[in-house]
Parts: sequence; structure tokens; C-alpha cells
Amino acid sequence: MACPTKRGVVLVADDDPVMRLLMLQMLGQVGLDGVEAEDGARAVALMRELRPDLILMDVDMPNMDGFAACKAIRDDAAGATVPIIMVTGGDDIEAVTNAYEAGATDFVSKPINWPILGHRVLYVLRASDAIARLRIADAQNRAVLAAIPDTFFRLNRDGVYLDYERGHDAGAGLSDSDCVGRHITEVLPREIAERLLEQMENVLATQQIRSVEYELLRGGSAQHFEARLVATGPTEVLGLVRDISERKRTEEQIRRLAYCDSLTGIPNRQAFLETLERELHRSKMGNKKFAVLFMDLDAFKRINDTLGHNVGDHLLQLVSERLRETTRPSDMVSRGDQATNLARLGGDEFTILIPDLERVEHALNVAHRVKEAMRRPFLIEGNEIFVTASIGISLFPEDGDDCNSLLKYADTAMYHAKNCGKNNAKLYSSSLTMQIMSHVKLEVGLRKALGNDELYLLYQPQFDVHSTEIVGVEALVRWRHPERGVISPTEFIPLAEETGLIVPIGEWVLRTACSQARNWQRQTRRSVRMAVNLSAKQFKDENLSQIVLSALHETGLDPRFLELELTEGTLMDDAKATLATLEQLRRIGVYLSIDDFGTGYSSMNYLKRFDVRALKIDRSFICGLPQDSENAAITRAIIAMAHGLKMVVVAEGVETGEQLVLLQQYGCDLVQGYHLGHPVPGDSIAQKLVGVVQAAG
Ligand SMILES: Nc1nc2c(ncn2[C@@H]2O[C@H](COP(=O)(O)O[C@H]3[C@@H](O)[C@H](n4cnc5c(=O)[nH]c(N)nc54)O[C@@H]3COP(=O)(O)O)[C@@H](O)[C@H]2O)c(=O)[nH]1
Repeated sequence: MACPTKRGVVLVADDDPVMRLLMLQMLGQVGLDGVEAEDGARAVALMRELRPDLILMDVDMPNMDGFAACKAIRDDAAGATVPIIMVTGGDDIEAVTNAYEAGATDFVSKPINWPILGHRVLYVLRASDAIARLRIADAQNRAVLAAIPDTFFRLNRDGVYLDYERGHDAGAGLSDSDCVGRHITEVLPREIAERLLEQMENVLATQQIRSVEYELLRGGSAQHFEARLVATGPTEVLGLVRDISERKRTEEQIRRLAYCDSLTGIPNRQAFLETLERELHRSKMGNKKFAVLFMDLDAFKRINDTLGHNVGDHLLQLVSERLRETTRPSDMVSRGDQATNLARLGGDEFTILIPDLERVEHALNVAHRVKEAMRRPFLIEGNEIFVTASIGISLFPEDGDDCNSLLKYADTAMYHAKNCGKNNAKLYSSSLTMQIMSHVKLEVGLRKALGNDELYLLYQPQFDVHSTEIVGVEALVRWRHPERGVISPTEFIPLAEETGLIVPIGEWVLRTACSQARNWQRQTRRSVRMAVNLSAKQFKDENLSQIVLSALHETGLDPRFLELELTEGTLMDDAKATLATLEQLRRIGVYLSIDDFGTGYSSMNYLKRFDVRALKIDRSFICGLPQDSENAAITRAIIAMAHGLKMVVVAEGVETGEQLVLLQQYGCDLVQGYHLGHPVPGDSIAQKLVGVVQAAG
């Protein structure tokens, strides 16, 4: 016979001492201790005092019978759960009924089968233990469920609610009477109910937890829920429903932040790439076309640098606003959220997606509208700011069939548009990629050119119109490319400017030219002015004066013999800063001139204040002379104006004797051009200078 691990105490209540003795013996045999009570009242008192694990109670006893004692024990909190086995007469069915009504756990009838009674007592004790454990577990479960805000329910395999307890954070908002006994499809919208039933089947099949998220409309707004389903038996599932609306709102906010450009409020690069990916998929499936427009503001950097980042930021906000308006018309977007078709990739780069494109002209029309919209002045802090935009367009499927390529090609086309003079819109073509590749190759070569000694200078003489003496030379750089031969500066100087390489190249030109001028002085005992072209980037370089000073110092050239040529564009770009830089250069004592005069825009007021020494009339005005009467008039006017400002006038591009004579008549001071001399190596100039000296001697 199995014994309990811990010896239990059984209270035996019987008025018959023999019965009590027999019971105590039986209990001893199954490893239990017994205490005796001779009547019901004593049994109740001992129960309170000793808290026995079980009570064996005879029905018929003096003072208080077994039924009354059983009821009294049950009414007492200390005895509410103690198992009570009633001992009834043989076939006294009424006694059995009374015993259960009084709260008995079980009964045995006389005559007693003693070995069976031992088993019965042990069984009831074990069952009582199990019930006690269940009670504790149930209390714990209830405490846990009360502590969490979730609503919980139980569903049977058919989808009928067995139980429903509404959570204290409003939960799914239903009550148990709405649910218990009803099928889930009667309680929740069919689509949600079916998803839950499908997952319930999975949970029952795998015995693993599954969750389902769904959305319900409550009071006009959407509430989000997550139901976690866990199997509680082979045909039953427990569901815990949590209101996740707040989490969804936070996720949506995070998503918005991650997908929204914080400056302009329009979608950012990530959002655009995802939209593009979806559009690509949709267009592939539906055999449709679309276009990607890539827009970049022309000279935005200049606005940022000169007017400050606040103005730059404000401008970008207004630009995106205008783009939004421009891309609003119905022909722009055929479906979906129009806002996501427009995005800011970063800086001053914007993209527009045109879905369901029927004709290429449509993309060009949109680009044209955007360009025109950008040309209208932007009013910022009381100032009118003028910008233009360059736009590149790539097409699906013609140009590529993946997002990266389409975006890259639109970007490539935009660069092409910029190179074609800005304020332009260009379609991508595969030849552009070739052009860009050769551009890149050239850039790689140019980066090495300085170190590899591939650059050299030629010098073009400048003559005094009246004495026809050489008074100066202009240093002109050349690149002897190892594969391509000599490359013209018209090809590589713009590239050098674009990449910033012009600064080290320009410094090398300056030092080499100064050194050459000093050598000529030593060789020929003649001093001529050496003119060096300065690009805008060099002019804006804060180290410019230092570089000029060090070139002069190292070579020993007198500053009077160094001329720095600047274009109108360079000077007028930021006239106030120009004044300061010119002042530094003037203090060094170098000679300053304006190159290509007449091709840009000059403010007369600033021209006067810049106080430069010479002005070079651009060769485009000279080349038509003498036939072109308008160019003749312009040339005369420039000479008169320059002389009025006490400036020396140089005419460039003099190609004929007639032009030279005319310029003499107009009163021009100096001339330069193929008629008088092509750009030549330094030795040739030295010979010319020696020749002049010998002729004079
Ligand atoms: N920042 C720097 N720019 C430089 C430097 N070296 C040259 N350049 C600039 O490159 C452009 C092209 O120069 P280049 O091919 O050398 O042409 C020069 C002359 O050869 C040409 N020229 C001179 N006379 C005539 C003529 O009678 N007819 C004719 N068709 N062309 C002629 O003009 C160019 C000189 O122009 P400019 O500088 O405007 O006086 C050119 O813009 C150069 O400035 C450099 O080191 N740095």
C-alpha cells in the first residue's frame, strides 16, 4: 500500500470507542496519525484546534450529530476545504444525501471494509492535495491576469467563445455576454475572425504561440489589437488581446520620421527608393512605363555660401512647396499618394516619379513645368532670390530595369543638363554614360598629371600697339597626356575647376610662370610682365595672397612684373569679398587685369572701386573686325570707358593686320593674338627678347 510522503493527521469522530480504536489502527497501517472525538461538538472544537488533514465522521453521535458537525466545520473558514468522509448506515440513501448537503467530501457505509477504507482515505487525501494545488495555481493565474491589461478569452476548436474576460485597458471593448457561447464570426468582422481561426488551427497543430494583429473601427477612429493565441488543450485555445494602438502610433511616427525629410516635410531618399521599388514592380506586372526626374538647383551652393545656411534652408523649403504645387495637376499622378512621388534626396537634389507614362513628351512637359516654376523669384527675408534648375530624366523600361540604374541615369542626365548650360532638362541616353566614363578617366589622369610632370606652359606675347614692342606675355597651360597627346586647357581647365584640382594646378602655373619671367630677366636683361590666369576657385582660396607672395619670394620676381588675370564673373560673383581680396593683392604690388571683358556682367560702380589696372577685350569682339560694325562700336566703347577709368586696354585675339591697324586707330594700348604671335615655349620668347635687345643695341 502506498504511503503519503508526509504523515497526515486524521480526526476520527465516533461515539463508539471500539469503532474509534479500529479506525486508529487502520490509519496507523496506512501511515497516518489519528486523533479522537467522541461526539460532533468535540470534533468541531478539535478541528479548530488541530487543523487535521482529513475527518472521518460518524453520522449518529450524541450532543451534535455528524451532519450538524459537518455543516459547522464547513461554515468555519478553517474547515472550509478539509476533506470530510461521512460514515453512514448500510443502505441509508437519505443519510448519504444529507451528508453531501452538509458539505461532506465522500462517504463510507457500514459495515466497513477496513482495507478499502485505508485506500479511500489515502485517495481523498491525495485528491484534496491536488485540489489545494489547483486552487493556488488558479489564484496565481487570476492574479497574473488581473495584473496585465489584456483581455483574454478561450475558444474551442469550432470557434465558439468558452470564456471572455475584458481587460482593464478597454481591451477589445466587448463584454463576456457579447461573446460567451457565440461564434467568433458573430463577434468580430469576418476577415479578422477568419484570420484568428486560421491561426488557431496552427496553434493547435503546432502547440506554439501565434499572434494576429488586427484593426477595429471604434468611434470613427481605428484601434489596433494584437491577439496572442496559445493552446490550452487539444481543442482549446487561450487568446490574450492587447490594445496596441499607442505602439502603432509610435511606430507610425518613427516611420514618418524615417521616411520624411525633416527640413521640407516631403518624403526622403529612403521613402523614394521604396516608392520606386513598388512602382517598378507594378509597372513590370502591368507592362507600364514610368519616368524618374532628377532635379538639382543651379548654383545653390553659391546661395548657401553667400547668403548663409538659413536662407539656403528656407529656399529648399519653398522649392519643395513649389514642386508640390507643380506636380499636383491630375495628369501628373494617376493613382496613390501623390506626395510620395516627390522626394528630396539630400542637399538641393529632388526627385519626381511619373507613373503610367504614355509618351516621353509627358515627362518633358513635367520637367518644363518644374523648370518654369523654379525660375519665378523666391521671396526670402524681403529679398528676391532667383534660381534655375537642371533636370535629368530616365525612363522605364527603355533606360534600365532596376531602381539604382534608373536613379543613377536620371542623375547622369541631370549632370549632362548642367553641362549644357544649366536651366535645362535632358533625357538619359547610353552615350552619356560613355561620356561620363571618359570624363572620369580624364579626371583620374589629371590628378596624376602634376606629379608626373605632364603639365607645361606656353607663353603668348603682348605688344604695345604703337611701339610694337613686347611688353608682356600670357602664360597658358598645356597637358601632355601619355596616351592622348597634348590636351587643350579648354578641355581640362573646366574639369580642374569642377574637381578643385585647379587650386594646385594654378599654384604650379603661378610658380612656374614667375620662375620663367625671372629667368628671362637674367638671360636677356629685359623685364616683361608675366600674365597668369586665375580661376574663380583660386581667387576664393583664402591662401591666395600667401601663395602669390611665396611664388614671388622664391623666384625673386618683382611683383610689378606679375599680372593676375581675373574674369568679370570671378570679380562680380561676390563683389564685397572681391574688394577685400583685391586689396590684399594690391598691397603685394601685383598688376591686376580683367580678362574676357564684355562676355559677362560688370557693375560700373564696382569696376571703379575694384581699381584694376588693365582690361582685356574679349576676342569675340575683335574677330569680327573690321566688317562687324556692332563689334567695332562695342570695342570703341570699351576702350573709351576703360580709359575713362584710367585703365590700360588690351585687345585679345588679333588675327589680322587690318584688326591691328583699326585697334591702333581706336586708341587701344596693347594687343595679343595669332597675327603677332602664337603661344610658344619659354625659349622662343627668350629669343624674341634677345632679338629685341640686339636690334636695339
Ligand atoms: N585658370 C587658368 N586658365 C587657363 C590657363 N591656361 C589657359 N587657360 C584658359 O584656357 C582657355 C583656353 O586657353 P588656350 O587654349 O591657351 O587659348 C588661349 C590662346 O591660345 C587663345 N588665343 C590667343 N590669341 C588668339 C587668336 O588670335 N585667335 C584665337 N582664336 N585664339 C587665340 O586665347 C586663349 C587665351 O585666352 P584668355 O585667357 O582669355 O586670354 C582660356 O580661357 C585660358 O584663359 C591657366 O593656367 N589657368
